[in-house]
Amino acid sequence: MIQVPFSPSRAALLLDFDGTLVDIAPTPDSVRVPEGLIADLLRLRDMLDGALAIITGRPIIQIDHFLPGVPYAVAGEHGVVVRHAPDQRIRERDLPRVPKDWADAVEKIAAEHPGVGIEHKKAGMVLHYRRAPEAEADFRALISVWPVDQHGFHLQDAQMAIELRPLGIDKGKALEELMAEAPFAGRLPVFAGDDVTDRDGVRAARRMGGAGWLIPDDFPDAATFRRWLHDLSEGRGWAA
Ligand SMILES: O=P(O)(O)OC[C@H]1O[C@H](O[C@H]2O[C@H](CO)[C@@H](O)[C@H](O)[C@H]2O)[C@H](O)[C@@H](O)[C@@H]1O
Repeated sequence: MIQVPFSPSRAALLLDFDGTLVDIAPTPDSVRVPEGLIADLLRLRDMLDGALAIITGRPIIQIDHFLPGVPYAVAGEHGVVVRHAPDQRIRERDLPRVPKDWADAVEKIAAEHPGVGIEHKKAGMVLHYRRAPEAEADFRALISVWPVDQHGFHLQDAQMAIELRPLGIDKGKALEELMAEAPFAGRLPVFAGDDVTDRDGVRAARRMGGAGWLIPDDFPDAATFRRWLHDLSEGRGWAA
């Protein structure tokens, strides 16, 4: 069993959402919050004197929907938006917007492939083809001619999706930003996730002297990770 190499009094927990706290589902709306997860997270938040955050690719409003009142802080859209405390305004960066002709062109492809989902974010968008895999080739042909970096973006392969993300924003920077403020400051970050974007979070946590783990490298799957989280919430798996 993986052990957190320090005690809860020194730790801050920063967790990814999709593929980590919830299993991957056919659409972003259809994920199911497993029974007992909210209680485990609330116990952990108490144990860590509040130092529990979610760092996700999703907009913050979706985390509020699935985990209402649970994390103390949330970094959404990979760090484009950050809410440092439950009652605080969301801090938004001034970032480029997706050109309208790009957004229109992906909607046109979506209209031709039932099941495709287009998720528009503050700075970027996700082209979901999980329910229409044949649309992937059309999306790739379209985006291959976009001068994305000139517009301040880059393209990232996600899970059965392609994401247009702003340059210079990642989960590692989001983690550092959260760790700079109470109740996280002065603690050691523990980060876990499952996707390529989570590697930045893992690296940042380790760089700061904390711990970072990935599914499936360190935990075989999300269910195993959540069982470990449950044990942590009951005081098992921490170094003294
Ligand atoms: O950083 P995360 O919390 O892991 O969020 C990453 C992206 O997750 C969502 O998309 C992925 O999960 C969906 C639900 O399981 C799935 O249907 C989709 O195929 C996946 O790509 C979310 O919709 C994105 O906005 C997040 O960036």
